[in-house]
Amino acid sequence: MPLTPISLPQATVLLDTQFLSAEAATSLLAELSDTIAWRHEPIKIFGKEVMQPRLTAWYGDPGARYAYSGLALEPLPFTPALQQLREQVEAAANTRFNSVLLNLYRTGQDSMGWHADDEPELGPEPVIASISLGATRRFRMRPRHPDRLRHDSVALDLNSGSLLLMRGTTQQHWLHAIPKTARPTTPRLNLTFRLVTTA
Ligand SMILES: O=C(O)CCC(=O)C(=O)O
Ligand SMILES: [Fe+2]
Repeated sequence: MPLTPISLPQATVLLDTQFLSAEAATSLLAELSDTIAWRHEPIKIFGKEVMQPRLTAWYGDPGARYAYSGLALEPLPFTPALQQLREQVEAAANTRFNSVLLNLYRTGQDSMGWHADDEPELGPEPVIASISLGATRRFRMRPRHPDRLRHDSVALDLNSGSLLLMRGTTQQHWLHAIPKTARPTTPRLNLTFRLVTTA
């Protein structure tokens, strides 16, 4: 399946729902669930520390440091499984990545709030390549400046094995989130490959 453009103003978003075969996605989910050094980190929201509603991990090349919502994350070295996936994703996205942020949504109560991937170390027009494994969860996008860009929020169901690419000015004009769901759901693992400026 090819990467298919999602038509949105001021954004470049492409989705391949069958980037990985179902079998490859299932075995990668099992391998990463067991081998990734998952952490449950606090995050500062309006000066108050709260636990993130998901598990996270950060892997990258040496020096690919990243300050994520007030957390300075020193990356762990790529594992063989992550390195193999990086090469596949780089070929599809036609770009280089030096790091990957992993999120594990254990249940429907795990989530990610509205944000843009706009940290300075990503540069003005970052390419973000997102792989989803496990349960299908709804990915939402909405304009960052609704007074300037009038558009309804958009929902994309990200299935196991899918590749979502965000590039160009997407992060400047749009926010995205993974809302909680009341539907019973098995775990979902998401990987976002990024190119960060190295120290
Ligand atoms: O889990 C997802 O699909 C989104 C993850 C995300 O937005 C991020 O890691 O910045
Ligand atoms: Fe994000």
